[in-house]
Amino acid sequence: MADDGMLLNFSIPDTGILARPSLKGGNWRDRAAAKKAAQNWHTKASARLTGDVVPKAAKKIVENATNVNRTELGPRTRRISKSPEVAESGERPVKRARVSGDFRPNHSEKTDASSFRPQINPGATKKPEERQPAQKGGKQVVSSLFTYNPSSTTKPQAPERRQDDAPIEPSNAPLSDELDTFTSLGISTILASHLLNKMELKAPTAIQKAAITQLVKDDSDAFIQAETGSGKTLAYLLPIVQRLMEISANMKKRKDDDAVQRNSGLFAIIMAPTRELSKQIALVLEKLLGCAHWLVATTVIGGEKKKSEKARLRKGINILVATPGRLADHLEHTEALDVSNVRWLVLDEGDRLMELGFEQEIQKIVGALNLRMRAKRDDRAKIPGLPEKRTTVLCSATMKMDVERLGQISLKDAVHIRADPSDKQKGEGEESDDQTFYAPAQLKQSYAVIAPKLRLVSLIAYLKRAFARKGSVMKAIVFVSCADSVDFHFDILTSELEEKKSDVTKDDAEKEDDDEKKPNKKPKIIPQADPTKLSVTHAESPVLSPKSHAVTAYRLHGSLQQSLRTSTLAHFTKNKDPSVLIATDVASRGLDLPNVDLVVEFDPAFAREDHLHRIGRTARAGREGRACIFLMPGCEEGYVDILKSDRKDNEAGINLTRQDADDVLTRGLVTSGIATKNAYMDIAQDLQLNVERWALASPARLEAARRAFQSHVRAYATHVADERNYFDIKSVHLGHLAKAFALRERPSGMKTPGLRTGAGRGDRTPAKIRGAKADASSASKNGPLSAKKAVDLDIPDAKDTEEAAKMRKAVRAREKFMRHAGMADEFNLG
Ligand SMILES: Nc1ncnc2c1ncn2[C@@H]1O[C@H](COP(=O)(O)OP(=O)(O)OP(=O)(O)O)[C@@H](O)[C@H]1O
Repeated sequence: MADDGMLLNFSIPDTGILARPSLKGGNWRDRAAAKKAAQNWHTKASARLTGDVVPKAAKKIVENATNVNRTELGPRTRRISKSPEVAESGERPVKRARVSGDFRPNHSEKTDASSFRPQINPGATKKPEERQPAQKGGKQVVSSLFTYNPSSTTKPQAPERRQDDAPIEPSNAPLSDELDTFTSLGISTILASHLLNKMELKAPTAIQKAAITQLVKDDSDAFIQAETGSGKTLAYLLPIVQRLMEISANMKKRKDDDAVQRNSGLFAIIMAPTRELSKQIALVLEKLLGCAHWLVATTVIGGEKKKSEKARLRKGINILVATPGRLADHLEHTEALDVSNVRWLVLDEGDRLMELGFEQEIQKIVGALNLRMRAKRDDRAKIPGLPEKRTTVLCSATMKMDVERLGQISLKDAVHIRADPSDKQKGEGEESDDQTFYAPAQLKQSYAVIAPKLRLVSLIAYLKRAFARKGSVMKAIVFVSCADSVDFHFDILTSELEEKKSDVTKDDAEKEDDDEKKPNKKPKIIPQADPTKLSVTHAESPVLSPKSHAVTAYRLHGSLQQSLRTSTLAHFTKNKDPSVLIATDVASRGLDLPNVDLVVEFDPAFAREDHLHRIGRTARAGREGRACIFLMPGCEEGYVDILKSDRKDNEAGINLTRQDADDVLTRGLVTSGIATKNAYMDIAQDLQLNVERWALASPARLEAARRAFQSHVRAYATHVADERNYFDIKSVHLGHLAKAFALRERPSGMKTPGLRTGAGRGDRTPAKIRGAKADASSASKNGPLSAKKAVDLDIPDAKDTEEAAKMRKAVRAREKFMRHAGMADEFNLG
């Protein structure tokens, strides 16, 4: 918790608002003095709203009796810590009676009368605290949104420099020089005209120019490094298809055979870390092969039926797109898979392949390819023009240590291909830029500094504003930290929240809240879909849809069944109307979702690279795009330095703007009348109350909200070690944060049925979530976590015995690796 010297998550006895501290330990003199002082302190507590100093003796004993290392989420957690000021002065800060359910008043705002708006929260005008019994015997707190919020530590005195109006040259666009054509790079006219006429691709991008030139003429291994949205997929696919078309044409000329056919052999394998990415690559390949229909491609990926994959492999395949786990499985168990003719092996998203711990599988696959290629060397003559050696291509945004390791496993004397020629010209001794990875230059970035309590209403306001005018934003992606949070936010956005009129009077609001607080009054039940049902992955969002048009909300995370994930992405891709996808990092890598105009990082990514991949879902291939990240006031604001390092030219702030909660709420919520100062407050407060009532109206929703909150807190603690100074869970006010999950109860008393303790982020009972038979059997044999991993990490079903055991071992190694590296992976989250 923040070291502000206040008590956090104190479990206060029902007998009164201020409990007497239990005085134990120390010698009798200390105890007697402390008891006396505490009596004094208590009788005057109500009059001490302006503050008092805790007597030294009481402080000493309370400190002795308190274990500062207790975790905040424990049911009876209490913690006393010192703020830096307190530590310096040696005095405890003033204690106040809590007002309006704030667990930890912010001292910087004590004197700010304008920020305290009791008229907004009826509860605050009447009593210092409003509590009512929760459904299961806990306490509820209805607090105002606008009191005791922490203030920004970096609020600029003068308005920050706004974005430069001068257009910025896109860094990932197709080349505009007339000489830069696909044919000039060695691509045949048939293929080039197919690109132009059927795929509307006129000119290559910089990375395509560099990669195609190299790979069509040379059989050397290659390492392709380029930023997001720069067309890396075609950079490796085009040369492969070009070479296969040449081989086929040669065969025809020599009249050895008609041409290459599906049973001529498997010539190329493309490996990608996730199923979504594999399917996407296969889709691009399919379009490309429209001009070479005799070449056949297919995918083998986890989550699909192995039997039908085997049948396709038996019929004959020329190009295979695969996830490593499933490919390794087929290599071992599918006789029909003959890899002796494979001459191109592509490892896409190499850094991710390594992060997910696929090293062993890749080693196994490369070993098998080498072995079978050698064994069949004599048969080579059968396919004229087939290269003698295999070319391995590794694609990655960065050249990190683990990518180097992957290079050692798979590459030999590789050529390093980069888009920017200036990067290649670095002389000896000059600092290499290999480690760095930048956002597209044309991407407009902003950050919103939003206090924890205001996060949910601010997200809604931000999205409302984004979709207010049809055509301004057509597609947006909102990234959150874990699957439970995806489900929670999806449910809110797609529910009919009871919208109250913004001109509701203070008296009305007070009356309604008073009614709600009456112990016997049951909350109104609004029939809604069961939020635990995951079969619905898209629905209209009443709260985001303006009168003129509808906005559709989607959800995506790794706990959804594969078929649902695929159909959800396909639906989102095809949807031509405004839509928003709420997703975990499962959507952050490599996915090419067309026309995404806006990316919102509602929860910051767990590492800078993930952040760059997330924002890279927009501003692709030279198009414009916007990205906004939500940061909480305090140490999270330090993350702005990371945002400033996103751009290559490093002109700090040139494409980076700041917004504050009042900006976001005013623009998003005050849609009619004059936007007077603070006009947004009543509307935001109403919205928050509606959301809280919505959650209270159904036990399933309340449980989902608690689970989302708890999973989010766990996920928060897993930011990479280098960035934990920005994302320090101890500095987060959990009580305030809970409000952004529509919760009125204190985090310390929260119990969530179904949430497994210590099992990682966003975990739930997998059988309940997916209902898949295989998962259930896996869960019973190996525990719920391995069932979840089995589905998400493309490992075979548990019934695949020996292979499954090996894969589970690999999964454990992956988990260990992630833990050691302090990393979060989407599969834990999803
Ligand atoms: N030469 C080109 N001209 C115009 N658009 C292109 C060209 N090449 C690729 N694109 C488009 O650019 C988009 C991004 O391509 P791709 O997915 O291959 O990028 P990427 O570099 O792999 O990105 P990421 O690193 O995010 O995976 C796709 O929509 C693709 O159709």
